[in-house]
Parts: sequence; C-alpha cells; structure tokens
Amino acid sequence: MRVNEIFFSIQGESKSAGLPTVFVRFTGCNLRCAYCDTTYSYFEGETKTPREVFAMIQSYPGKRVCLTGGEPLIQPREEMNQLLQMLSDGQYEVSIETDGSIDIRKFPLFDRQRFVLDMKVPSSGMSHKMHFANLEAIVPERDEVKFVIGNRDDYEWSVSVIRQYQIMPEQGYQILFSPVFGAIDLKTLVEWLLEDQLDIRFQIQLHKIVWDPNQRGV
Ligand SMILES: C[S@@+](CC[C@H](N)C(=O)[O-])C[C@H]1O[C@@H](n2cnc3c(N)ncnc32)[C@H](O)[C@@H]1O
Ligand SMILES: Nc1nc2[nH]cc(C(=O)O)c2c(=O)[nH]1
Ligand code: SF4
Ligand SMILES: [Mg+2]
Repeated sequence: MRVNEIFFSIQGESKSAGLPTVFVRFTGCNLRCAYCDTTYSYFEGETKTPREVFAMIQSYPGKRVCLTGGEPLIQPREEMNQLLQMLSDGQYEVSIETDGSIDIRKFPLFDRQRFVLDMKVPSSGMSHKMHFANLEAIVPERDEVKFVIGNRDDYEWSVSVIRQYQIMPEQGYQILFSPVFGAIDLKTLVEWLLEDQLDIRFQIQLHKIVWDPNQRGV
C-alpha cells in the first residue's frame, strides 16, 4: 500500500467530528475534484505493508481510525482487507472516506467499521464517475452519505439524488451536507436545509477552523 501521511488529530468531518482520531492518508486518487484540498496526496508517498501501517496506527493513542486519501479504496484490495481485519482484531473503530466511484461491495466491513461515501456533486466535475449502485449497498445507521456543496445547483442535485435513491433520513440513512471550503456562504446553505425541512446534518471541516486551512497533517 502507498501511504502519504499518518497523523493524530481530531476528526474534522462526519458524525464523529471532534473526536480524537488517527488518520491514514493513502497515496493516489482516481478522481480530480475541482475543489480538492489534498492534491499533495495524488503522488507523494511511501510503500508499506498492512502490518507496518497497523504498527504505526498502534503507536498513537486511542482506538479510532480514519482511512482516507487520495482514495483509500484504490489500494490493492487484498492488502486493504488485511488492514481492515487487523483493525477489527485490534478493536478499532474505523471510518473509510471514499469518493463514490468505487464499488463498496468489494470491501466487506467488520463490526465497528463504516463508509463515509462522498457523492460528487456537479461543481466537482466528477458526478459522471459516480457508482450510483453504492447507494443501494450502504447500510443505514452504519454508513454516512456526504454531499460537498459549492452552489445551489449542487444542492438541488444532492436533494434529488437522496429522493431518487430513497436514502431519506426518515429511513435511518445518515446524510451530511458540507460546504466546499470558502466557496459558499455557510448561512445560505443552512437556510436552504431549514427551508426545505430536511433532517440532514450540516457539517463543516473543524480542522480548518482550528488550524490554518492549508496546514497538512491536522
Ligand atoms: C480529501 S477526500 C479523501 C477521500 C476521498 N477521496 C473522498 O473524496 O471522499 C476527503 C473529504 O474531503 C472533502 N474535501 C476535499 N476538498 C474539500 C474542500 N475544498 N472543501 C470541503 N471538503 C473538501 C472531500 O469531499 C471528501 O469528503
Ligand atoms: N482533522 C481532519 N479530519 C478529517 N476528516 C476527513 C479528512 C480527510 O481528509 O479525509 C480529514 C482531515 O484531513 N483532517
Ligand atoms: S476524490 Fe477525494 S482525494 Fe480525490 S480529488 Fe476528489 S476530494 Fe480529492
Ligand atoms: Mg482533509
């Protein structure tokens, strides 16, 4: 597997936001979102075995891990599944940030493991790459579906995807709407959600408020 960075921080996104977490950022991505804040992970990194990655995770405090990138699910599948097995054996709680283009059914999860599935909206330029069948594979209560929104068009696209695939919060699906950092007035996005009476979690990237938004490793 190729690893760009491993660090200990607070989870800045998702429903675990605010909790201490070890991050493993894998190298390489199959998409090129217009707004991507992690372009440095596309090529830079070192090759490591799943056991080496696991040992590094163990050297940090806590039992919470976020696998991200780049795109974590383009790492060799066998190795990723080995790492997930080791994390499960070690009683870690794991979230996997994935970009919506990879078939998540190829990665059977263990207990305490979940996907945060980012469905790429039109302004990312990557909507056409989405594997919509993932929306039938996600497990309500366990997984989260995230839409990172830059404008009204993105918002309407996201709401229509939720309705079309029946992943309504009322059915136990956990939906997150987050702003593209700096691209949209936060109040505007919140007001759209309230006007439409959607039971969706509004979420901002906490680490970009705590630290310099361009700082790596936080
Ligand atoms: C860097 S990506 C890595 C994982 C995976 N490739 C993905 O896109 O989900 C992690 C998360 O950061 C979000 N992200 C990247 N750039 C962002 C930005 N400028 N503003 C808000 N969120 C951003 C992505 O949408 C994604 O949900
Ligand atoms: N603190 C912090 N929380 C995060 N949650 C998801 C991240 C990511 O880049 O995937 C991230 C990140 O880069 N930093
Ligand atoms: S999929 Fe994730 S890592 Fe890849 S370009 Fe998009 S935001 Fe960046
Ligand atoms: Mg990030």
